[in-house]
Amino acid sequence: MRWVTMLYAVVAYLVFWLCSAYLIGFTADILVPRTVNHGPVSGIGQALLINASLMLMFGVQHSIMARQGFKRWCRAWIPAPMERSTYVLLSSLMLGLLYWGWRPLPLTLWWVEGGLAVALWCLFVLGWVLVVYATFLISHGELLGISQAYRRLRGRAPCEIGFHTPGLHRLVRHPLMSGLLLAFWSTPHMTVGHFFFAAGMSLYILIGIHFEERSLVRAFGDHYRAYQATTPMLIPSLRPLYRAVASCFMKRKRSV
Ligand SMILES: C[S@@+](CC[C@H](N)C(=O)[O-])C[C@H]1O[C@@H](n2cnc3c(N)ncnc32)[C@H](O)[C@@H]1O
Repeated sequence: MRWVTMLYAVVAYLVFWLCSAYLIGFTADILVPRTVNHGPVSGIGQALLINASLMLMFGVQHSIMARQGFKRWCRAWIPAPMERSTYVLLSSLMLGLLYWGWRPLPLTLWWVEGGLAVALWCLFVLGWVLVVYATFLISHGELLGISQAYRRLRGRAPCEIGFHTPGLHRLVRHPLMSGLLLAFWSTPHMTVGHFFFAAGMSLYILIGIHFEERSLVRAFGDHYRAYQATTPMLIPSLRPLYRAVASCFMKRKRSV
């Protein structure tokens, strides 16, 4: 059973990376067969309905399976070390379903070229770099179910991740979501379909953060409330940077 759990976790992890890499091609409209702008064609009403349903299905599965109550219920059916991998696997498959069923809406909302296009591509890449980097901040292995299966393989007891604010978590409370938002909106060619995808996913991210923070307040109490009071949710405040530059400037002035 230990090896089955480990194999299951590795398969879920690989499927996650495959679907995440596909998401980059899907939103950039390059390299993959079906993208936000390329796929089966439908009328506008039908396309909006199908796309909204696909995003809703992803959002509902992703949010419900992340709730503590659902996790407790799940443990009656699935061994605890397999639970996170099941979440990762099903979330990735729901994304796969979204790529497969997505209906493009090719009407252009904006199309920029030259320096502005390059700047938008740079922000797109920065967004994805932030996403990948942020998965390693709290715990990459725990987040994707690998650590739970590995501990089971080694016969070690499960462990809980405590509250901590490493790296970018000192600037914003949700760096991974900030990266996703940056990646979804930064495009030199914005179509109605891409706009619908970015808007739907942004709405889902805000709802997801609301539920995630409710769980975090329940788990970490005043520690998390104090963190909420001092650290922005998604967009870093320029005040600490301004203070650092100002104090540097004052020190120099004094030494002169
Ligand atoms: C997919 S991660 C996303 C983290 C965060 N929302 C972000 O955008 O970077 C979600 C998991 O991280 C945990 N988490 C989020 N912030 C945390 C913190 N400061 N300390 C410990 N765990 C945290 C949540 O409880 C949840 O299980």
